[in-house]
Amino acid sequence: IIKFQRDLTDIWKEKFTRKLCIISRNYFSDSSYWRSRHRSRPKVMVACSHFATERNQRVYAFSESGRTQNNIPDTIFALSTPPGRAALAVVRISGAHCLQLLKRLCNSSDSLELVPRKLIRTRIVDPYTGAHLDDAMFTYFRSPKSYTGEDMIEFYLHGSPAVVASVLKVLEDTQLARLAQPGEFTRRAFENGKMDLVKIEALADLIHSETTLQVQQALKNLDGALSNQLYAWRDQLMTTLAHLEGLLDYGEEAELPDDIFEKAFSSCEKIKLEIRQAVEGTSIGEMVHDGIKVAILGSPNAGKSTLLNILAGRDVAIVTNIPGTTRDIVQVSLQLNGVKVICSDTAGIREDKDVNIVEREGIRRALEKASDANIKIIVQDAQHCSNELLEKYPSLLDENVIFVLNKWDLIEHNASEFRQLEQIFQDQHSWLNSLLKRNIPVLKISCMTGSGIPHLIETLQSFISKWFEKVHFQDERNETAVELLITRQRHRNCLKEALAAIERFGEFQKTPASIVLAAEELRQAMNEIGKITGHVATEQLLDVIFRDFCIGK
Ligand SMILES: Nc1nc2c(ncn2[C@@H]2O[C@H](COP(=O)(O)OP(=O)(O)OP(=O)(O)O)[C@@H](O)[C@H]2O)c(=O)[nH]1
Ligand SMILES: [Mg+2]
Repeated sequence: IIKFQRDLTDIWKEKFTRKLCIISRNYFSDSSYWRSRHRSRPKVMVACSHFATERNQRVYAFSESGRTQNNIPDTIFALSTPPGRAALAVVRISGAHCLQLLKRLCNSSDSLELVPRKLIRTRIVDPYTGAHLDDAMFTYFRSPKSYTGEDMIEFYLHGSPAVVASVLKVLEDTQLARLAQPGEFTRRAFENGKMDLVKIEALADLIHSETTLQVQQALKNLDGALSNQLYAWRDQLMTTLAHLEGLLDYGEEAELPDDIFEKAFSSCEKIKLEIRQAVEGTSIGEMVHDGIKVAILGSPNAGKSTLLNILAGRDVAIVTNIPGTTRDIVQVSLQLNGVKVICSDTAGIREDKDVNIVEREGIRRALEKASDANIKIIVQDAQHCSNELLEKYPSLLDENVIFVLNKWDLIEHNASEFRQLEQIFQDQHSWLNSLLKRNIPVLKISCMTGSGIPHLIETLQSFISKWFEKVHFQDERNETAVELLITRQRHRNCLKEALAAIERFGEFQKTPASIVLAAEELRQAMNEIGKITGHVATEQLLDVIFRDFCIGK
């Protein structure tokens, strides 16, 4: 039993080696430290459980009353399947009162055959009226071998809204448990050291995944692919740090072995290269997660919004024959070749004295979208096709452009325009031909008749494949490149900070006097990596991450 200490984590690290640790919450209950900041569990315990799980030790936390300071039940319950009629509905309960609740709901004075992790059949009754609520199954998960790390029960009810409502009401009436907040089960799993933040984010990604690639990515991270790499980096940094700090015992004047700094610097060099490779390449992992960005750009009235509506298969953007109709960016999410694609329609780009302040802002946003896009579809009205736009904004053109001549139906019926355009195509020195020479596809389509649209979609798919040809979540050695596993800007930012700290470490002079400062940089790098996994986590960050979870997860 460990008494409350602000620095418990250090004591834990250094002195505590036993296999089993029991922390009585009573020891913490007088401390204003956790009472002011946490409704249900002491921060120190959280820290302990992290260290404990890292060392395969168990942490048990209990309070005699099973309630928090404010007398709110610490046991939570929720419907974990979507509301509505279904074959089954799963209700989860987690916390100290699980077994008491089970006894009441199953009306079992005689002992239930409670083998953990076994499916058991039972009658569920209202303990107050004796009314029969459902014939159901349940599984008991004994702490700590459960999702949350606490005692848990999962009831598999018949999926009738009436059955579910009555069971939830009875659970609430017992006053032994309360309805869970969104993501609260997972938050308990995190606080009890069952999952780190990377895995929790992967779980959220899996639940929200829309494409097969996203599923593969989420499963990899849920399996610990990114976490393991981060732990490996942190452990290597920790070892180097330990060696350097050991040197401090020699004193500043002492003669040190010659190679001691070389060893520390060269091991950091390796980590530095690995992290740099992971963060400085294309953000392909984030692209799988967030979707590849396709921007539809061009002059006003060219048919950009019409094209977006065709790709989306529904009327998302307003289409009129008035130039300058679209002002805001209109976005739709599509799935092409198993990849999530975010397609954006933008305001027509033009320089005109009639352009008012609203349209000008729309044009600014369109150009911003263009610079941010992975693929650009530049649409022109084939009747008024010219290179004015590309001359004015040469940065629009690069190897990720598909050039589209729309309204081909009108050209086909106009012999002189048709001849004129064909001439431009054939002229070796024309601007259209220069696009072809740069391997930029120039496609003739008609959004009105649909001609050329399948070819445009094929071309778009081949452009997407170009971005994703590197994406293999499994190589021959069953490994996945780290850049594929970085799913969020948050990961990237922390890794960049860690990299900067390791680089600063490398710049220190190799003298004993600078060890203290140099070591501080390594500690900073470890801290940044710890922020990704949640070993160094702020309440705000946790609130943001768990906000996206549904109730019952
Ligand atoms: N004949 C013909 N008309 C088309 C075609 N595509 C679009 N249009 C028409 O062209 C007009 C402009 O279409 P929009 O899709 O609003 O054009 P836009 O590029 O989004 O225009 P802004 O939002 O003003 O920049 C509408 O009247 C469409 O019906 C086509 O392939 N053939
Ligand atoms: Mg438009």
